[in-house]
Order: sequence, then structure tokens, then C-alpha cells
Amino acid sequence: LTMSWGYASHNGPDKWADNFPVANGPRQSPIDIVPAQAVYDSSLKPLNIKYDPSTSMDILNNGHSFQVTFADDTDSSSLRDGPISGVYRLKQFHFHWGASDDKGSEHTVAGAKFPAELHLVHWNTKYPSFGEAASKPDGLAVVGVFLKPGDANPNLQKVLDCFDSIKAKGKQTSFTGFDPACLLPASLNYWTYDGSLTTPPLLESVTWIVCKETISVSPEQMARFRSLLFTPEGEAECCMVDNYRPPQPLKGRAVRASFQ
Ligand SMILES: NS(=O)(=O)c1ccc(NC(=S)OCCc2ccsc2)cc1
Ligand SMILES: [Zn+2]
Repeated sequence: LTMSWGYASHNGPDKWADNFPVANGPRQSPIDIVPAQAVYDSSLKPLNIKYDPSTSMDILNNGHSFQVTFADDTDSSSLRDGPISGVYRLKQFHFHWGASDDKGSEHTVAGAKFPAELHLVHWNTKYPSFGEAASKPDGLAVVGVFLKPGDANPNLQKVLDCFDSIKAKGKQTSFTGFDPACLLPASLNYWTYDGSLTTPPLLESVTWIVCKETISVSPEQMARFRSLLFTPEGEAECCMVDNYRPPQPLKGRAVRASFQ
């Protein structure tokens, strides 16, 4: 059996290049965003995000994170404008987080780490499917939002409340009527750059859109994230924590800001 990738020392980010050589490619993600070096681009449009709660379908522990999956057979939940052209459909959102509040985000801001990071994954409808889009340089757009320790986030709580049904790898339960727009910060000012998936297959097809403003998460809510398991039922339990890839070399890429 081929060894499956993960976040442990034997199969984690430092080993991914063995099976996925693009790990050392020219446009890998995440990166450290240095605000002072980001270039304000007045031609960048505001993000145009329209999500339809009726497209949310289910929530799954996939052994790397948990994800909420959306029906993407119509444009009813999609992303337009910002740095992209055309219509990108929402496929899923998921998170990355740490074992403690001093780490967990994938992108960092002038070296600062956040306890967690939300990713809303969209694919370009000029291609027939996510799978097709995932191999194209303009195929995907991921909106990233940092979670900052503070007050409990009531919108996040709706997601955390179903964790008892998806504790182990492979567990899934229906999750309908959820509007992920409620997880976005008030301001949609963003940084943007050309990057990749941050997990294998690490495809270099992502236009990254990272929000400057954070959303809040309480210590109790972070504890709920850390109660999930990497492992399936019946195996020795391994807490799902530190499921983040560290920042990768910028290799000359420009990071643009939608704000001054
Ligand atoms: N962390 S991330 O947002 O960069 C991110 C997003 C999606 C994925 N992968 C997904 S949704 O894979 C679905 C299966 C697939 C099909 C073609 S390539 C992968 C991996 C990482
Ligand atoms: Zn992610």
C-alpha cells in the first residue's frame, strides 16, 4: 500500500516532495504575507461573494481536516470579481489548526501565526469540474480567513455542534441550510497571490485571496477543533491538530493588496 500523506514526522510536509515533486515548485502555498511588501493594486475589484444556504450538503472528517461540501452543479454559491475573471463555484470549506493557540494557520502575517485558518474552495466554471479545474493555472480560487482568539463565534458554533457525529476519520453527516458567508469578516479587504493547494496533490492552480480582517474563536471552540481525530474508529486515537503546512518560498511572486 502506498503510504498516505499526513502531518506526522514520517508522512508530513517535509516528506511530501517524495511523492509530489511539485512540493518544491515555483508557486507553492502557503506563504508568509509581509504587509509592508504587498503592492496596493487599485485595479483589484471588491470580492463579490454570493452563497445559497440550500447548497450546503454534508460535513465530513476526511482524516486531514473536516470539510463542509456544497452542491456545485449550479452557480448559486459562487465567487466573482476580486482578482479573478469569470465565475468560480464554491465546492467546500475546511480549516487548519494547531495543538495550541500559538500555531495552526497556514499563511502567516509578518511571521505571525493564528490558531486556525478557514479555506473556502472555489473552482473556475470555464472548466467542466473541480477535478478538471484543479490542474489549470487559473482553475481554483481559495478565500482564506484567519481565526483570532477572542469571544465565542456563534456562526462557527453551528459547525462545531456536529463534531460528535464526525469525530473519527471517514465519518460524515448531513449539514444543510448553512450559509458560509456568516463566517466571513465584516471587511473583505484582501491580499492576493498565485499559489497552490496546501495539501497533496499541491497543484499550482490556486489564486489565493487572504482576508486581512480576522474572525473570532473562543478557547472552548478551539478545544472542540482539537477533539477531532485523524484516525478512524477502532484505531488508536490520534487528535487532529497541527494539520497545517508551514510557509513556502515566495520565489519572486508579487503579493498584491486590495487596500491601501
Ligand atoms: N488547503 S487548500 O485550500 O489549499 C485545499 C483545497 C482543496 C484540496 N483538495 C480537494 S478539494 O481535492 C478534491 C479531490 C481532488 C480532485 C482533483 S485534485 C484533488 C486540497 C487543499
Ligand atoms: Zn486548506
